[in-house]
Amino acid sequence: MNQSKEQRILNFVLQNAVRGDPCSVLDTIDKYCSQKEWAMNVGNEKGLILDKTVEEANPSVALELGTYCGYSAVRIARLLKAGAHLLTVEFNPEFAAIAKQMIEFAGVQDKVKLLEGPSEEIIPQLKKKYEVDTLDFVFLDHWKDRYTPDTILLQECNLLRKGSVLLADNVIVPGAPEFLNYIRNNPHFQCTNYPSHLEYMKVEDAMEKAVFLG
Ligand SMILES: CNc1ncnc2c1ncn2[C@@H]1O[C@H](/C=C/CNC(=O)c2cc(-c3ccc(F)cc3)cc(O)c2O)[C@H](F)[C@H]1O
Ligand SMILES: [Mg+2]
Repeated sequence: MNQSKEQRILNFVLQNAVRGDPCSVLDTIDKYCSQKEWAMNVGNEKGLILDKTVEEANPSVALELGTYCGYSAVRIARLLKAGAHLLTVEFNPEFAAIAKQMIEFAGVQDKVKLLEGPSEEIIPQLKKKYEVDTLDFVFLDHWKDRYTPDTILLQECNLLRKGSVLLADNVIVPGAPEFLNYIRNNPHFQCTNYPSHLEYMKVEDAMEKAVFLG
């Protein structure tokens, strides 16, 4: 059976990146996906916005929705302080298996817990089953029509505290118009838009930051 694109990306990393070096893994994925096969990693340009947002939030507990191949999980985990951790949620078993190997090769496995399953099932389990009190940072990069329901679910599960930072990818392409409308008209969130470009393309995209005001 021939390989998936995601398997080819992982193989390219295993053969060309430096084990235990997260930056080398990120650069190698970006090289493959800009020169050989496009893939929906947040990429290096929007990745810098993600980096700055994570550094500013300096989270103890971070959540990512939509692991895919693990590119942004490695990107976030490499910036976490000692004792901090990232919970990343992925419901496609093939992608979860790829991401697990990517995270381990990068050497950030001690900071990342990959939770396999749908976000709508996992979010309500975070407090009791995964011993989360509140989330300091949330990266939304899964199905775009799920950004709003999952943001509402995070609030219903009391997982946000005053100052929790949400960062959403792709609010222009593929777009998350309903999420932008929801979050920008919600008095409990302070929003900031970060114009950028679609990963590996000269197409405009943007990220939206939303700080929960409590
Ligand atoms: C709904 N609950 C879920 N729970 C757990 N894992 C989930 C859930 N939903 C999806 N997943 C998991 O999260 C991932 C889904 C990412 C979706 N991302 C995109 O579609 C996306 C698309 C483009 C794009 C732009 C232009 C173009 F021409 C073509 C594509 C660019 C981007 O940066 C994206 O992020 C994964 F695949 C899925 O299993
Ligand atoms: Mg994305």
